[in-house]
Amino acid sequence: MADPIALSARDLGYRISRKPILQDINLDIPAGSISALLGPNGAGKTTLLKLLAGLRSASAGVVRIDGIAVSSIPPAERARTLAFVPQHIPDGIPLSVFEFIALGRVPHLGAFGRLAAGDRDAVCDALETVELGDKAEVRLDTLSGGERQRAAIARALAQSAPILLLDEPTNHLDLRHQHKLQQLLVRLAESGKTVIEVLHDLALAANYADHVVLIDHGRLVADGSPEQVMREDCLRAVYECPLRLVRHAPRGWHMEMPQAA
Ligand SMILES: Nc1ncnc2c1ncn2[C@@H]1O[C@H](COP(=O)(O)OP(=O)(O)OP(=O)(O)O)[C@@H](O)[C@H]1O
Repeated sequence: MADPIALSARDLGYRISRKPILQDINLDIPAGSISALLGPNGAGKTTLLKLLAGLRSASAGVVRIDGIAVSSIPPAERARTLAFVPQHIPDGIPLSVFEFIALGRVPHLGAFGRLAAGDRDAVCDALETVELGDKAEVRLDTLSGGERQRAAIARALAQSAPILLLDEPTNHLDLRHQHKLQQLLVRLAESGKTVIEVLHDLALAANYADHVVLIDHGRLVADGSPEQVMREDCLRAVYECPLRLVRHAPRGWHMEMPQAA
């Protein structure tokens, strides 16, 4: 039986002014798995992630969740369905780390907008998961780049949405936290959540993703399992560099970049 589909894009296109940013994207994101969006700078990964999340309106085509156009889902319901982790959290947010992560609970709050015990528990669990329990009361602004990125991930976890979209979630993280995050995403996918993440680290994608989506110049080059998509010839053409992808075991890939002669 085919894998159930969480999200589908059909004939998706996006233009800014008259410039095409994404064209003719047809894609099924399998449910309960990790999909990695890959491609060089400017390929259109963030744009595609935002379209899948319903944060941007397509110029052409449609994104559907369970057959329903994501653009037609009311914002609160959409926020209970999809949690989005942006690439950057801006400076100047006048909140403590706890208050910031508690924003993830907003779509679940009742008429008076107060956190119930269950909401507080969800925030505390998310804080502990990203190892920021000791920073709960400090201002978000005072966190380091990697800590702030973990706070943004915690906010999305607190949102308890079945679909989690993350834009370069490891770009500020140290090596241990990069792998810890990927292991967390694997556990979330095993528990039934659908994870879609933009990654630049091809080895992380090969080691942890179930499904890889390769984008170049606003078009879908290939999608499928890492074994199907992450072939050296294809990656070299897209990334325009003589990379080598070395595989030691079923889940033991690393990248090598030969020095220029
Ligand atoms: N507001 C904008 N105005 C004009 N062009 C834009 C705008 N936002 C994005 N673009 C262009 O759209 C293209 C795709 O951008 P996008 O951020 O989706 O790429 P990306 O693959 O995520 O890149 P990166 O890996 O560098 O983050 C780029 O060429 C970018 O310059």
